[in-house]
Amino acid sequence: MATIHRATLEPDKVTIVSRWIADRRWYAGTGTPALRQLAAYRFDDPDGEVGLETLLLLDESGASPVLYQVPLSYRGAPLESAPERAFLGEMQHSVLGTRYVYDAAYDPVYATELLRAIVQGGSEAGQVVADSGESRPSTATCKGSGLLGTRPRHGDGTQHDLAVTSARVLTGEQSNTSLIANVTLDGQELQVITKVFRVLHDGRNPDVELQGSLTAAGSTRVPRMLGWLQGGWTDQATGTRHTGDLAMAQQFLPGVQDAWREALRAATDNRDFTREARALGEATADVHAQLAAGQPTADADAERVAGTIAGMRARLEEAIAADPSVAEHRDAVERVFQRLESADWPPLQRVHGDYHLGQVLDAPGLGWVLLDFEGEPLRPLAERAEPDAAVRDVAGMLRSFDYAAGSVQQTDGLDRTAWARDARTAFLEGYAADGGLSEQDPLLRAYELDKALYELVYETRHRPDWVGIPRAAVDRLATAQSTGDDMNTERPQGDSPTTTGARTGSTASSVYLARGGGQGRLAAPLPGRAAAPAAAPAPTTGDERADGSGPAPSTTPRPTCCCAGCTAGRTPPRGAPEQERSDRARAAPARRPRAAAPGRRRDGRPAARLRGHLVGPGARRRGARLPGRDDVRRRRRARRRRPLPLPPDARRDRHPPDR
Ligand SMILES: Nc1ncnc2c1ncn2[C@@H]1O[C@H](COP(=O)(O)OP(=O)(O)O)[C@@H](O)[C@H]1O
Ligand SMILES: O=P(O)(O)O[C@H]1O[C@H](CO)[C@@H](O[C@H]2O[C@H](CO)[C@@H](O)[C@H](O)[C@H]2O)[C@H](O)[C@H]1O
Repeated sequence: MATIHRATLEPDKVTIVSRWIADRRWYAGTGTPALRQLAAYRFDDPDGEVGLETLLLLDESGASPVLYQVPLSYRGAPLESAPERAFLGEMQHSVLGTRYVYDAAYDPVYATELLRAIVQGGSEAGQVVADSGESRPSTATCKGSGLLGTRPRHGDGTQHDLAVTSARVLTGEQSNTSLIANVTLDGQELQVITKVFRVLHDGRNPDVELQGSLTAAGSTRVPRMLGWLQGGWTDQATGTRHTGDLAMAQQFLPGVQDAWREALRAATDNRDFTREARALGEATADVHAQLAAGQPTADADAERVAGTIAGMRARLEEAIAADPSVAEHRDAVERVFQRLESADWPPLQRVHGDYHLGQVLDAPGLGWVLLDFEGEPLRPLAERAEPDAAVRDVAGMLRSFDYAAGSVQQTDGLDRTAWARDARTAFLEGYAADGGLSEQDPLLRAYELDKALYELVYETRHRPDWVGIPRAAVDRLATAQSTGDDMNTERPQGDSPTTTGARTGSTASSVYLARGGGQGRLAAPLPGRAAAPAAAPAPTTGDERADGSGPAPSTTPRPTCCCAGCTAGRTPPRGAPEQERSDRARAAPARRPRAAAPGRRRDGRPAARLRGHLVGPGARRRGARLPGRDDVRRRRRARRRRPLPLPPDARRDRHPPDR
């Protein structure tokens, strides 16, 4: 039971969050936040010392409102282990005195209580007002799923035993916030990653839904899901009740590399990547077969095909708005999309939806393991949850090989056109072992072009330094479409865009060179000499540090106390250092393995073997980080950062009473 006080707060919570949120990696807005609190829920600190409150805040500063989940922890003394960016500021509480407000992701007490709610099927804390003893209903609710795949033990009066021995936050290019914890669960030691969704949507989050169903079906192509937390809240302004996923927990695979890092190293060294790419194609086909078997499918009827084409056309218009020069390709792109009307569509199915090299891990003993089924962040959630052509994912991964080459071109001036071509070919061979999917496939062509257009918009918004990579791809793909060129073909520098170059060998040319110059475009290398990087790589922020997981103190259950402000005898927990996450690709769209029988590949081989998940020792190693969305945003925000003026009535918050 959380004890709340009738108190005044200065500044109030929304103000304190408003001053801090704009610089968060996961904040999607670009201007001054305009936050409105929709609801909140709390967890209990068993020690009764730390206030744990999660605010659901609607940001109405942009064209469409975005709902954020902001867990806060309120402490009576500074949390020494928290990094500066996790500190939101001090709040004067008229009953409890100074409260130190933190991003709760960095508070080990929150990490423990969140995970406990997930695996034990817990709910939000009840609330009681201190002076009257009256109970106060929570404006938001939450409910954990319980540990997936095990029978809840509620019946016999026992719970899954959970002790969190240390927790840390994963940092880097993340759309959400992930906490990595060393836990003992029912006597077994393991590492768990708990992802707190930052942007909330009404409805199931595909990440939870798909990884949950893959785990339940015994797939080893995703880390084992442990459970999730669902929430309910009401928009008081409209009276509408919403439910959505708040967080999910899964087994953390330590010491693994993601495919983006591996591919980037291989591309830099011009090392063959075809074996890995082929295996990645096979893994992708496995997951598509598993999703087709476990989730609803739909016929690609005229209405759905028309809807898909309409979505692609809308994307084209967005890309033109982001870069008006794309308009020169409008007719060519339109022809590619039109061919979809008469194409041979497979049944539609659930797909990954944002598939790229940064979304797959090379797990020892498991092979390629897929992550982050949330779909493209720029697409509405309802659209992402629709059955789609599996070729969307294939196209996404093809683009990602192109990105790896483009990135090497951009940072080192090295032409890796041939490297990307070979990797793409091998990936397709692995995916369609019967050779049944070629780059000429009308669906694949359209989806790849669509993805490149998406990337152009994405990079314009988030990483302008990278925009030359998709821009060059749109040029190339659109032109290849109109001339019937092989899209895998490199084009010697200086040739007209319609000239097809040799398919082998590396030249000073590169298909990754965007036309023209200008900000964000790739510099063309001078013949025989490496190009200066168009954008200096951001300083390396370090790997996910092997020593970065200093243990937090034991957070074993403590006696419940209603005195929320009491700090007596309590040493602030230490630990929770952060991890560095790789700069990831966030990509898109694939093709459904044709008529694969459930559990079988299209060539009739078994789709996936059931294997136990291994958790090996050791820390993950990471290479130098590339300039990412973080860097671009940091620069952008540094330019516009200024203190937010406090509205006169924001100085005091009489409602609601608080701990
Ligand atoms: N189960 C896991 N085991 C190991 N690393 C993981 C796991 N889940 C996520 N990661 C790491 O965290 C990163 C972010 O995860 P992701 O699910 O893509 O988060 P987001 O939705 O915030 O982008 C991944 O790129 C990967 O490096
Ligand atoms: O991972 P997310 O779901 O957030 O995906 C978004 O961000 C990606 C970048 O982090 C972006 O991916 C693009 O860049 C990658 C290299 O960083 C590259 O490998 C991908 O192919 C490319 O699409 C993704 O598109 C976006 O949705």
